[in-house]
Amino acid sequence: MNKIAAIIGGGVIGGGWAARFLLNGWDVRVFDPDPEAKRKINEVLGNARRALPMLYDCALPQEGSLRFCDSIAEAVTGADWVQESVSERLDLKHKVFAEIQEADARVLIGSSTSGFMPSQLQEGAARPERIMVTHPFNPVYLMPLIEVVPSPATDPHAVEAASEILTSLGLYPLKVRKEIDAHIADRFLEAVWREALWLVKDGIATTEEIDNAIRYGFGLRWGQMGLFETYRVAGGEAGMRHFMAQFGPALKWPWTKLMDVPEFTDELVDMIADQSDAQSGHLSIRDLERKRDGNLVAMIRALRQQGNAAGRLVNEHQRTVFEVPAPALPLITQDRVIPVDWTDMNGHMNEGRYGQIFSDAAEVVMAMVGADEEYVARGMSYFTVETTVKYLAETHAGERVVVETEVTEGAGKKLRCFHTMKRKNDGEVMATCDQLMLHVSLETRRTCVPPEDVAARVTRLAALNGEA
Ligand SMILES: NC(=O)C1=CN([C@@H]2O[C@H](COP(=O)(O)OP(=O)(O)OC[C@H]3O[C@@H](n4cnc5c(N)ncnc54)[C@H](O)[C@@H]3O)[C@@H](O)[C@H]2O)C=CC1
Ligand SMILES: C[N+](C)(C)CC(=O)CC(=O)[O-]
Repeated sequence: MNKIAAIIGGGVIGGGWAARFLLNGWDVRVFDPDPEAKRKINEVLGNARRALPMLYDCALPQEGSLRFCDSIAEAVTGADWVQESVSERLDLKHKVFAEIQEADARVLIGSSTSGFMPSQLQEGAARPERIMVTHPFNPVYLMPLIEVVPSPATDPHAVEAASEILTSLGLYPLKVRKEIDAHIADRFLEAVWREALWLVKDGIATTEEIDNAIRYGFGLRWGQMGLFETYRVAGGEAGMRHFMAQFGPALKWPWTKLMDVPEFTDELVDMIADQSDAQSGHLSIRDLERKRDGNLVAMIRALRQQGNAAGRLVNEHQRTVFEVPAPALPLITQDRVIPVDWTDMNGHMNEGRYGQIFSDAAEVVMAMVGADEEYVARGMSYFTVETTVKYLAETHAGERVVVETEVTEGAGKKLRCFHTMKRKNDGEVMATCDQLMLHVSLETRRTCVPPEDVAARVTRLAALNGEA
């Protein structure tokens, strides 16, 4: 039976949460009195269905069911997790917590609040120990960080359970040691936002110039190394101490407006809104979301290749999601969505990526016969010596494809596979690949026969075709 998440408040953030849970196999119940909530959530879900699976090289769990409820009680009763994502008003949040706990006193509640502390949220609650902050980042279906903020009244077991749930969804729960207004990340964001407002107000830079300073500069560094590691490197061979000796005194120079906030006068609001329109007004919010999602997918996939930051997290999550298939026909060795960074100037998947998919399919066959990463570390492997690929239909980003593999020859040093790549939704054959691999010693870099157990599994896979 699927686990159940109740999402209370189905706006920008509630919609993102709903998508994150659904695409990880949870059933989701939503309560939001806004008559537009269903349409909005379905739009967010459309974006998420396209983007999130692109991060992975295997299929995510089967999508859960989505139900819109008529009351908070209907949504939360019997749920495994409640994510409160109503508008940022403390009185409203209190009212919602009271209704949730009246309906189901034992359910765990995470709040998406950007700024309130958990002890503020818990004021007047029947079961304060079940409430904590679980602050996400937009879009929740792609951004991994969740700030988990307990108050002293929150049950530590509840925090542990929350961290387990969030990790199972491919998220990165960062436990905040001590509650504080706006948690960790929004403190930064507010400081940057404040300085940006001054720069626009004082006519130093336009909204576009500020965005360029971020996206061509420090934004790229922060996504992979953060702040302190970046500055350590900037200190040269002497590292962080030298960096602080050199730039510490600069903190006293008037580089920053510090805590002063420019007043949001009509004039400033108009100036920013007009500049933002000039910068991005030719694109709809949905266009901008797709552009953002495509860039995030490509960046996180690049970090996957390096095994760093958000990419390392996806690698770890994928290990918990992927299952080596059983030795039976049809042998599905790939089931995945084509990511945006695999397409070329012709607007379809580049031919090199077919090689990637068939190579990944072969690695699954290798894992099935026991020639996995550990085996390679022990000094043996299979090398591909010949492939013949036929490109039969165009493949596009966002399409889900499966590869069915037949082991057509499996004797001695030889392992020959015939892969057929099909579009998942209609079964159209998009490409085939005839691939010959030979068993090798990684010490001598020459071919050799595999050990008996591996050879027996290869023979068994090859025999499947005769049994079909
Ligand atoms: N938008 C953002 O960038 C982020 C927002 N947050 C936090 O997430 C929460 C929600 O923010 P958004 O989704 O941006 O706001 P939003 O305005 O898009 O959505 C809020 C939703 O709550 C619904 N709502 C109002 N009263 C309700 C009730 N009694 N029961 C159920 N639903 C109710 C509204 O109809 C609306 O759909 C806030 O606490 C905010 O601080 C957190 C991270 C980022
Ligand atoms: C602007 N904001 C305070 C609502 C931002 C957040 O809370 C996190 C985010 O997604 O940037």
